[in-house]
Amino acid sequence: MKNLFKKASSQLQNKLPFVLYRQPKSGILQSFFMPDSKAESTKFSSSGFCFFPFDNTQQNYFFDLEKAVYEETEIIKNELVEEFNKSNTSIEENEDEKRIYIQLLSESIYLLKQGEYQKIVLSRPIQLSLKNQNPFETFQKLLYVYQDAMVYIWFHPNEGIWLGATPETLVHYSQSNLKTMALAGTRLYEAHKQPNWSNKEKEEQAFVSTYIQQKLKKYTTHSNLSETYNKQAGNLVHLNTDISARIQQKDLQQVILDLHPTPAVCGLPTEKAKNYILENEQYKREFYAGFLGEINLPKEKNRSRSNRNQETLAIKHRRAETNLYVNLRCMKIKDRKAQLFVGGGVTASSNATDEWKETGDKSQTLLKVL
Ligand SMILES: C=C(O[C@H]1C=CC=C(C(=O)O)[C@@H]1O)C(=O)O
Repeated sequence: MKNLFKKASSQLQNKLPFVLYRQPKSGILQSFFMPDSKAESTKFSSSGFCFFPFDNTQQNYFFDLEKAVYEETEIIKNELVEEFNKSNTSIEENEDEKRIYIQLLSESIYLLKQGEYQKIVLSRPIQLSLKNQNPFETFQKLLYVYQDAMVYIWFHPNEGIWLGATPETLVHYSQSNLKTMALAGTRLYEAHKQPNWSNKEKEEQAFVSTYIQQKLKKYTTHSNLSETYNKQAGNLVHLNTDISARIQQKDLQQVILDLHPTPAVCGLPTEKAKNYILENEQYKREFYAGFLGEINLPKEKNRSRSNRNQETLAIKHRRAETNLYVNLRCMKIKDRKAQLFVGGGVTASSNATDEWKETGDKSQTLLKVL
């Protein structure tokens, strides 16, 4: 593992693109190292790693497996990081930022009450100066703390370093089986205590479920929904419904582009909420609330334990999988400054101060490791 981080550090120094990532509950660190810094857009017919912005009309990136050096490395947990203080980190509230965000929330709630929108997901950036922190150390801490999340560090010289630990799947696809999720509603996690979800939270999550089912109807006659359950994500808990359906490979690209952005990160009606967000949020989301992950990546079937002894495993071309995640609980690092991105779903029954507080709670996911 140490060699992998050394390699990634020198890739970063040489300003060459790369990504290291670990999928939820996996013990394997996957990596793509690119030989040059060309900015290529995603080819859904190829295999590789994609990185999409919230606003799909903007540049997306694709690390093509054919051109990349791809490696899988076993994670040795006690090599990850020495103990560190995992307690909550408080940052001083910036009164101006708070006032401006609360104003935007209040205006949006007004429009929602008028019935112009059903839901709008608003967000804000949080800027921090970093105390000489090595981004790979931050990444290792994320790996250590968030075993159930998709944890990644991605770099392209055009965009800087992005890091995240997202709990949300956009699409898992393998052999005609598509899995996705409707995740929304947020409370602070309290051990042994069931959150008492309000109607506002139930409604904002139901919007996501209904939207996904409707989108899938174009491609399949039937989709399966799990019970809605509590899904823990670090210090938070969300409402979630797992959704699955049989989808033909030829439709996969269109399904992905139809699902994004779901009302978990955008709102309803989708286009109207998206335009509202782009016009009214006072900053650019860039890749926050976009999606990232593997497209058609060949997977080794029944990889045996004994094969895993070497640090680096060669991949064998067999069945391919697509594993995409919504880019939440993420940050961008540029010039020793970090920008965290946090948001939340707003409906007619929202309260502006509560929504402000929720974004503060969400920022703890990353503040804990900085
Ligand atoms: C938009 C975010 O979270 C989404 C996912 C889960 C719960 C959410 C909520 O309760 O509003 C959001 O829809 C974010 O973390 O920035």
